[in-house]
Amino acid sequence: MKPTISRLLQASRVLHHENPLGLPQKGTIPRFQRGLPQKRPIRDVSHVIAVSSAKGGVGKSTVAANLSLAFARLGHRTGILDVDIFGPSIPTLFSLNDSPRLTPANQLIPLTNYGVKTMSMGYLLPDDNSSVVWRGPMLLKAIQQLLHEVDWGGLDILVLDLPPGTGDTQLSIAQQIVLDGSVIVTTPHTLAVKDAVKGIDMWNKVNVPLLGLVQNMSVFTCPCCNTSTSVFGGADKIRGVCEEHGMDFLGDVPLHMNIGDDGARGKPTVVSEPESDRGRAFVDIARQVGRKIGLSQQ
Ligand SMILES: Nc1ncnc2c1ncn2[C@@H]1O[C@H](COP(=O)(O)OP(=O)(O)OP(=O)(O)O)[C@@H](O)[C@H]1O
Repeated sequence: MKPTISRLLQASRVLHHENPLGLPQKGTIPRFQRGLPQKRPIRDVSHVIAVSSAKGGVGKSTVAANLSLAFARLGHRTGILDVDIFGPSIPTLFSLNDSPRLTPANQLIPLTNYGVKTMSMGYLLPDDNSSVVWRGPMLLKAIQQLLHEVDWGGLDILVLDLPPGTGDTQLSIAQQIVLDGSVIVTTPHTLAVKDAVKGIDMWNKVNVPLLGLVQNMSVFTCPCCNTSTSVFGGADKIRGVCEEHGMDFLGDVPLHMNIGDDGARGKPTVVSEPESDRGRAFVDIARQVGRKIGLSQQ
């Protein structure tokens, strides 16, 4: 049945005027918090950041993995939690696929590689090709367990690798844990930037601080002729978004074949080629984020 204009108008009134997220109003319990667990810190973890973007495929997992490895390289006890239940990438990026063991208290024990503790839905699936086909409530239950039923054993920082979008996962994370802030990843392509702005709006709506924006896959430098090309358009757009939203521009990660290859073979750039320009770009972004959230300098 086609929606009538009056139905559409009604729907748009709900979207624009009736506080559809149930955001806090004076003297009320926000709708999105009713019946949900209370917000509480992740046990034994000092700082938590989310790496996000509303757009898929812009490099969130690549940036999240390399940031976590950069934090470890800077001497911090680091973990990464893959909260992308339907498309986990951390097992491949860290070259890990064992089933995690449980503590006597039934907490999942993270798998470690390159000095970073990791946890992912991918470790709990029967094999690499298995998909997760769940409705919302199952998803929310899994996220709650990943957030609160992992024995991290003491971390200075936990990096969350988020799925694309501004939906169930992002909202339930914002409701359930205390986040130091979110790092937004985007390419300079107009479609990605539009979605990045939606992501910024979402974090503002749920009162999570924005730590800054990482521009990924902006410039490709030809290895044969050394010509640099802005593959997805000029970088000015991103700086404009940062200015408009009062956010810091955290850094620029080039489009480079090795970054993709390093990830595919399970040895991300910060481990494979830490002294390359791209390796240093990730470490520099980690330093800035660390400073912003008060991670003690090593
Ligand atoms: N700077 C880069 N240079 C070259 N390839 C890159 C770069 N960043 C990411 N990639 C590649 O782009 C693809 C998408 O990256 P990635 O999986 O990290 O994105 P994502 O945003 O996490 O995706 P999804 O939305 O599906 O979770 C991967 O093949 C990755 O290796």
